[in-house]
Amino acid sequence: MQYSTFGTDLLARSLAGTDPDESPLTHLSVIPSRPASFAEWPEWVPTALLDAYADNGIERVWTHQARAADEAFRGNHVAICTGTASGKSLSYQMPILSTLLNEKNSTALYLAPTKALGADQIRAVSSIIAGRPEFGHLQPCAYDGDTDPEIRQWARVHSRWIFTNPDMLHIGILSHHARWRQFFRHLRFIVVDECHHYRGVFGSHTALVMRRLLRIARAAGANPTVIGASATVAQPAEALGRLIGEPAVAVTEDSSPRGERTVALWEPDFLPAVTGENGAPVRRSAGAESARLLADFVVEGARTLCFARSRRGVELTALSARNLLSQSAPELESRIGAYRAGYLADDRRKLEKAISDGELLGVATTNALELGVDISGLDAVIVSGYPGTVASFWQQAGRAGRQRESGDSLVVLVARDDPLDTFLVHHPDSLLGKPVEATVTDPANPYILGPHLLCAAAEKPLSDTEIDAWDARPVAEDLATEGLLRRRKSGWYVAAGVEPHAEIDIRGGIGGQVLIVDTTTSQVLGTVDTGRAMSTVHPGAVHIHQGETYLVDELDLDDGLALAHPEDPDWTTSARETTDISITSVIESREFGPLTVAFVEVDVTHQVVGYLRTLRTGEVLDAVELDMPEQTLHTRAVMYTLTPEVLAEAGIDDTRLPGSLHAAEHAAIGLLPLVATCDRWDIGGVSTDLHPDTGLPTVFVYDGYMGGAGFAERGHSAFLTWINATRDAVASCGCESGCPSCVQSPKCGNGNDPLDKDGAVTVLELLSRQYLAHA
Ligand SMILES: Nc1ncnc2c1ncn2[C@@H]1O[C@H](COP(=O)(O)OP(=O)(O)OP(=O)(O)O)[C@@H](O)[C@H]1O
Repeated sequence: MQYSTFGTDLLARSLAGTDPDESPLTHLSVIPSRPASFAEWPEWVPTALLDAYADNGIERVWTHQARAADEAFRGNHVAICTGTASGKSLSYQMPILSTLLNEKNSTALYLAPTKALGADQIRAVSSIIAGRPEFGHLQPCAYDGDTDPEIRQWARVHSRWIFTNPDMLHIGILSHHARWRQFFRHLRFIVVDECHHYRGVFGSHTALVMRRLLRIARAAGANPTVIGASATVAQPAEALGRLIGEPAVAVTEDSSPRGERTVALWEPDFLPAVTGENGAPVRRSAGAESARLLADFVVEGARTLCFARSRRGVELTALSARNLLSQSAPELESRIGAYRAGYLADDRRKLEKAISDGELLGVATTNALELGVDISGLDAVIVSGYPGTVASFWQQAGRAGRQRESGDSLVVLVARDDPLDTFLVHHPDSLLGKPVEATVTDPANPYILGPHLLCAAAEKPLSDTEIDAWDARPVAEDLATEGLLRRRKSGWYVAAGVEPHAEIDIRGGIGGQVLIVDTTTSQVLGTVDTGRAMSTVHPGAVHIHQGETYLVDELDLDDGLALAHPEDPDWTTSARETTDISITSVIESREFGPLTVAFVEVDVTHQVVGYLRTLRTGEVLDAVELDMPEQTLHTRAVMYTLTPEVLAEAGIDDTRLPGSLHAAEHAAIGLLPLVATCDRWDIGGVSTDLHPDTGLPTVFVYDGYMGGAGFAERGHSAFLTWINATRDAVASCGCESGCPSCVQSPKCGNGNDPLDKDGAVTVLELLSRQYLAHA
């Protein structure tokens, strides 16, 4: 370690006694501190608001806050893209609170992708206006899935500032907009917080919900201004513009003060004398290592959040940290907590408060706390396993160092035993020197646009001008042909009996929830969505809730129940799944000599076939078989086949085939957004050296979205552009044998194995050559 920082001092305890040659630290860097730059408060901010801020410790405004607030106040849609904890909330509160104070009927709508963030922002606004009668009429109120029906009714009438999410806006507000007429009529501002989160299918849905919102507000006589906020969005003005369908400006220069941030990359060591599946050596798990760091930091008095990738990881990390503290510092054991979605709303609020108050010193959490929640006073963040995107990593890192006195912080990324994590901790530039990913949405996608057109027509008949402004004429005509939409002289109406809102799941999930119940007390422990139930609460699964361990006895999908009893075995469980793909119909197929490229309908079937029981040391105890029902996604895929002969001629023999096709498939998924404006998380892939439906080596790239989403179709129509770009990306990547920038995938179900980078280049070149030769 070169010199001492807050972060290195904090790490010292965990590194004590480690031989420097065997140090788990693979990289350490320090992002220096920086002073604030201040501006004058805009002249339109009323004194009452200035006083309220002063009482909350905010005497002066940072330059970017004044600029962003001024843009919004003047009615320009604005994207504020400055670092985490740079006071983006104040930038949007200023114009909203000023306007709502002076124009008593005006209203504002705040949208967050998570309920936790919405709750946090209400708390922030409420504390600013608390005890100030001038703001008494505002009554900021949450309106989401956790809100009681009576409060909902009250909020519609009395609240001037509603905090909700795009899901509720779609299903609970726009669908009943007549009840909200007063609110919409006076709507002045819409905040879209953490707008980088709206990407892929969810982003496209939200983009259409935003268009519907603006349309309904304007029909009611309002002309609201949209304020977008995010610390990690690429091209913010364009991204917000795409999301709302109207031009926006951006404020990106960050003038907030910054503490010194130490970033450490950490690779757990191998465990002596322990073997895993197939006798492979086992590294100390990221969870166990993170729990150790969490306990160490808490002993040092550092308030720490530890992000784990799964709900289970969260529970285990908290449990292990408590176990460690029970020996070394028992008085601190109760200061460790766990936080994740799936807890009941009340429990979540209590936990958020306990973290804010410092009652809890160390908290393991899923990414539910990643977005925006302003918990000041956190000193350290442990990121247990790469969260999948650079944007997520920085969001998680940004939870620490929000205290204004020094703001120094430590961020540790603990690698999982996974090639992608391993690569990143050894190639820090791929993580720390890389810009955040662009958010990709495609609201013109007919599969998404169609259902929203129906909703829009149900909300208020659509005019021809509106249909054209949304570029939706062909989709509208298709819907009319199907009898879902009716064209009359006065506009486009939804057909009688069609109720489109409930048909849309804007997060694209499989839908439905399973309740997890403790059969000994009949207490509901939490929920899990149906799509994930089979892999997490299957019979025999160890389920952990708030550090208490349960064993699942029965999973009843029909009734949406998982029945469990308290038990504390020595092992954890992890499901094993298989994925199959079968072609149900060929929509279009083209032959190019030994190459066939097709657009097909497929059934992708996932099945949980068993689970591993793994001791806490990482040692695999046994594999238990399960007979679980299959889950099938009916979707569409672009696929290609090559003959074994042409592959062999190009040097890809049977032994290299699986790794070459697998690597080519991963890279192609990574590059599909180039031609299909989707997101790699919206698509899936399967590669096989012999597929039963084709009898040939085959690669599929499918829409991970029931009914398809149009992405694969675009891959099919722009096949050559897509494949050439993929080939260039892989061939020009400076790594030796494959990395996350080329053939590794952050969401590979087979642990990125096998992968043959050179083989992938050969396959991709072959595709391009054959395509051109026979076109
Ligand atoms: N001008 C200011 N002077 C002093 N403190 C401020 C100022 N503006 C904001 N703060 C404080 O800075 C902290 C972070 O602000 P805020 O939560 O708005 O950041 P953010 O940019 O929204 O962060 P994130 O990206 O994580 O959501 C808050 O506690 C807030 O009270």
